[in-house]
Amino acid sequence: MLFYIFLAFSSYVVYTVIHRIVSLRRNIALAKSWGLPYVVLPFNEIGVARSALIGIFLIPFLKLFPFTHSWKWPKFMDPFCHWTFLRSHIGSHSDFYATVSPNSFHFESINAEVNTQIVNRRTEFQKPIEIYTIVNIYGRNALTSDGPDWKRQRKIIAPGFTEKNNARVWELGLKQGQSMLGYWASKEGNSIEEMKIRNTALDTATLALHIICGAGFGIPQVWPHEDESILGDKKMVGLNTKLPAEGHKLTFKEALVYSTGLQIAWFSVFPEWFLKRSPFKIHQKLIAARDDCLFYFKELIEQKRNYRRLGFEQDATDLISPLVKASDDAERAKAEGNGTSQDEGLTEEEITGNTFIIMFAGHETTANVLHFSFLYLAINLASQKHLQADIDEKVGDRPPSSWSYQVDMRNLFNSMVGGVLHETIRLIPPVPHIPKISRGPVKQVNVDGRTITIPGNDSFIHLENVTLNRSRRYYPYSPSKVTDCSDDLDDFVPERWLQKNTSSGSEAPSEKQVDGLEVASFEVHGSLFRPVKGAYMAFSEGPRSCPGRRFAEVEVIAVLSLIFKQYTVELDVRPWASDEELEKMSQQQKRDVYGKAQKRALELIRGSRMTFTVKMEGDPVPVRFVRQGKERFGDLAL
Ligand code: HEM
Repeated sequence: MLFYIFLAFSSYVVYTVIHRIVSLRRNIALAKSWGLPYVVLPFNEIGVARSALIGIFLIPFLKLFPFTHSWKWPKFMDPFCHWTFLRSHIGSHSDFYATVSPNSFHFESINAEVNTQIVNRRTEFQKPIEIYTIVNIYGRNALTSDGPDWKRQRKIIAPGFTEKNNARVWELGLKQGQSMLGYWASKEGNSIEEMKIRNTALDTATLALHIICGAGFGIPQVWPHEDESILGDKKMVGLNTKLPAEGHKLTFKEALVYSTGLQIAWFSVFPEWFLKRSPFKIHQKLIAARDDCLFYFKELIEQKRNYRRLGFEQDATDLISPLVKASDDAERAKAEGNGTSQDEGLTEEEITGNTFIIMFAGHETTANVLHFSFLYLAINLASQKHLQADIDEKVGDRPPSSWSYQVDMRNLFNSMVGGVLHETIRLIPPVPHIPKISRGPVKQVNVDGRTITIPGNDSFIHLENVTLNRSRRYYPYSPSKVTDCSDDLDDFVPERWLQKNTSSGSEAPSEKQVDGLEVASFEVHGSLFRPVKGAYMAFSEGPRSCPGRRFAEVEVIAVLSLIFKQYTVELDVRPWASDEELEKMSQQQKRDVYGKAQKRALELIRGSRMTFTVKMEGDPVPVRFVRQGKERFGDLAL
């Protein structure tokens, strides 16, 4: 008996080995015949949990053995390789290449022409919705759907992203920026003149959450130092109060924070029935947060429904009302016998699913841009000075309460403020790569006047933003002033966006945008550098591009303008010199101290990890916001 078990087992092993060798040889032969540069990998996994296993265990394990450091394949196995190596791993590879293994054939693009064709041929290059199931916890939504299902949902969510909504984001951005300053000033040891902040990431996360709650959901939120009475008749128990609704453990904000964090990855590891019965606290809290969040979403949706019934629909500028309207209209049409498949609305589950995805997609992304902008500006004092001069020029002495969306937003967007926004996103794109899947047969795309073949048969495609954004082919550059690199594409140089467009720049937005969204007033007659189509993919392009792009841009411009009109951010150098010691230092000594803080801050930024977005984990970079004119390192900005 044992002999037969052994025979069966060894036959299986031999079959598997031979099968894998044959498959690998076939994939290599295909890559060669299609003229694709390629890298051979022993295996190549897709999916949050499997990628995390490779990224967290296998790659660090291999790094323990110095002889593996010269191996090429572990670099390409790293699911975060573009963030880890930026562009050094590409070496002699072209700006598109394949990774082949016995079980997979993936295609990676860092080429603008390829990107544009892929995002615009939506039916051939689809969204790999199977890897997004983790964000289906409140129901299917636009991000996790494809085909007619996606088209229907996108048609319903798009009308919310209007100029009216952008203007609301502007107003809230200015207000919330001021509240964040007030919160910083209220902390022990701080004053409105000088604020020491250990980790600005926590506060930009709160700020972004408040803006999406306010402009996206119509629920104003208060900061810890503010009194709930300022909410007036907008106070809603649990939704924006400091105590949860009766019978619930968490407030809406607490439940949102918990159920939009990395911990939702548990849902992709274990089935829900297991998490519900799990004895671990983390699982119990996750389920409680999910259930409380769902309760608040439903309450919010009911509120929007009542609002419509009372006839206040015209006043709604939020992103949820259009979802409720579409579903109510479809119900009514069906009841009256006029319903066709075209005016189908959303199911209740799709409404909660889309409500969640708007929150999820629009929260951490924007918060990270603000956080990294603060850090890069603290590291680059000369650029910060330039930014402040531009803000002064655009708004003069007028108080922020008089800044208008129609005029000031456009002027500030087309200045160094827009430069800082774009440069931060260029260096750290919140969505580091955009996955697609090539369904059906192989496909042809054109590159530099020739045709290349992209594998079909459900091959994965990645449009790699981190490396693309550092391409000499698409971005203006000069020799680096901070390293010995012959270009400054790894450095923060927001001024590069102020350069005049070359003839290869993308066209200015027209009235008919391919993403089907209203053109924002600040985009028209823009004067910033515009990369060629397919070269700036931070928000993706084409029909599936980010509907929240203008929302995020308005938010970042409002907050940066408000803060840097009044304050300067400097690195907190206290780990290297006390305030008393600084006062006695020569300019050169101060420069040396600041140099140490800059080096450390850059190391910590580079140490950021890719989770859902690129985010700093571990030690934060402490900074100080000081009133303009009270800088400790003002001389270094010259
Ligand atoms: C800096 C901030 C942001 C960045 C960089 C960003 C980036 C992106 C990208 C790259 C996609 C396409 C993902 C893919 O195809 O795999 C996307 C989709 C999406 N984003 Fe954003 N986003 C940002 C902010 C926002 C905001 C503020 C909202 C909402 C208020 C939002 C809502 C969405 C939604 C609903 C989708 C799914 C669209 C669809 O599949 O049709 N995003 N975003």
